Order: sequence, then structure tokens, then C-alpha cells
Amino acid sequence: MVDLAYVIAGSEATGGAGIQADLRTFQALGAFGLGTVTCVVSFDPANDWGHRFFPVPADVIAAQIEAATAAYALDVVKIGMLGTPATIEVVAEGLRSQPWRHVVLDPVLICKGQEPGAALDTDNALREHVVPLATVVTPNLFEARALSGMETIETVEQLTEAARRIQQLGPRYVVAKGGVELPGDDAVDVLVDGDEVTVLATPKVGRARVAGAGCTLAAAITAELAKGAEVGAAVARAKEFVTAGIERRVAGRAPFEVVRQGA
Ligand SMILES: Nc1ncnc2c1ncn2[C@@H]1O[C@H](COP(=O)(O)OP(=O)(O)O)[C@@H](O)[C@H]1O
Ligand SMILES: Cc1ncc(COP(=O)(O)O)c(C=O)c1O
Repeated sequence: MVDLAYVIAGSEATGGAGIQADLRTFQALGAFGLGTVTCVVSFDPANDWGHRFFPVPADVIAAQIEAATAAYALDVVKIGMLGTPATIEVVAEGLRSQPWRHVVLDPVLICKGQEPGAALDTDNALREHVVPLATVVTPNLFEARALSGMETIETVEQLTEAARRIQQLGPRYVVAKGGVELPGDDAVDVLVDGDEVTVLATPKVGRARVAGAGCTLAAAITAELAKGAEVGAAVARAKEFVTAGIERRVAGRAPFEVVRQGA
């Protein structure tokens, strides 16, 4: 049997995040990965490494989803950056076209370089059309605030409350990530499943954000689910995997370090 892991996400031109990080994670964890590209994010080295955002046309996204789902019996998918309401619509339609055992959503909300107005439309479209289709959703602190409507999240209790509110939008499992943003010495994530709450904490490795951490965590959960793990075990394994990748992070010439997946 082949453990198939599918990802629908953006390409990040320096390879640190997005679909490149997802596919490296699938490979490192022994899942067979394939992907559909929704947009390209290309940092601009001549302009303080600001984001340049290029959406892929909706018909091209639809064609990729059609080919991937025709070629293989896929039942586990990770959703990463979508970027525009039109992309969200076409991906939601693709998701609804067949049953899934798990839809793991990393709700990447903003990409710098987008118009704030457009970003709000995108947030609303994601909440309305994709969040309800997800079985597992993995918001970071910023996304947890936006999706829960809670302005302040500074404690594990508040992070848990935010996860519960996000659960009300549809997904059974919410992994709310405190990361480096939640005060304290540990990088704390909270997994909420029904009434059950599991706190996953590891010592923070440095204090700076590491590019690709969120992508890697959600992709690792997806790979483990593809291999047949239950959600609790998949999240625990993914947390170990991303922590190891952050410890071994890679520095290049861009002003951010990136997760190194696997050995
Ligand atoms: N410096 C760090 N040390 C240890 N774990 C971290 C660190 N930064 C992030 N993490 C963990 O990496 C995962 C991704 O979190 P985060 O970086 O908050 O996501 P995102 O990339 O979506 O903003 C979470 O499990 C988080 O707790
Ligand atoms: C295409 C794409 N997806 C996802 C992300 C989010 O990455 P991270 O895992 O660092 O949150 C980025 C960030 O630049 C991106 O460019």
C-alpha cells in the first residue's frame, strides 16, 4: 500500500515555506507526496525581501485538482496558502467533489503585499467556504485571534478558548499554535478534540520566527494521517518533527531562517 499525501498550497520561491516545505516533509516522513499549486510567493531581494504575490488562475488550479484526484485514490489532503477569494472558491469546489478521510487546513490568512481590503475578503471566504470542510485546522496565534474573534491571547487558557471557538466553525480538531508569539519559555500548542484538551509544549528554540514551521507542522500531521495514525498521535509526532527541524534550521542570504525537514 502507498501512503498518499496530497497538498494544495502556494509555492514560495526560496523554498523555505509553502508546497516545497510540505513535499519535503511528506518525503521525510515516508509518505508519497503530490501537490497542486495555488499561487506563487516570491520575495523581492531588492526591496527588503518584501512579498510578491502571484495567484494561479482558477481554471489552472481546477485542472490540477482534476488530474491529481483522477490519478490516485486520495483521502488525506493538506490545504496551505490559497490567497484570493477566487482560489478559495475553486479549491472548496474541488474538495467537495469527493469524500476525504481528513482535510488538514493551515489557515494562512495574510500575505504581505496583498491589499488589506482584499485580505479581509480572503479571510471571510476562507472562514465561510474552507474552514467548515476541514477536519483538522492549525491556526497560529494571529490566525487564532482572527478566526475566534478574541482580541487577546496571551495564556494557554486563552489559546484553548480560541481553539474551542474555532471548533464551532466546523472542524473536529483544532491545533492552536502558540509558537514563539505566546509569552513564556515553551513553544506551546493546544489540541482540542471535543471536550478533550492536549497541551504540547517544547522549550522555545531561540525567539525568532522560523519560516516554514507552520507548513511543516501541518504537513507532518497530514503525512502521519496518510500513514494511518490517529489525530492525537499524528499531532504529537508532527510536533517532534517540527521541533527537530527548527533545531536544525538553515540560514541562507535571506533575512529569515528556515526549517530543515528530516535528516
Ligand atoms: N522557535 C521555536 N522553537 C520551538 N518551536 C517553535 C518555534 N517557533 C515555532 N515553533 C513551533 O512550530 C510550529 C509552527 O508554529 P508557528 O511558527 O507559530 O506557525 P506559523 O508558521 O503558522 O506562524 C508550532 O508547533 C510551534 O509551537
Ligand atoms: C506560499 C506560502 N505558504 C505558506 C506560508 C506560511 O509559511 P510558514 O510555515 O512560515 O507559516 C508562506 C510564507 O511565506 C508562503 O509564502
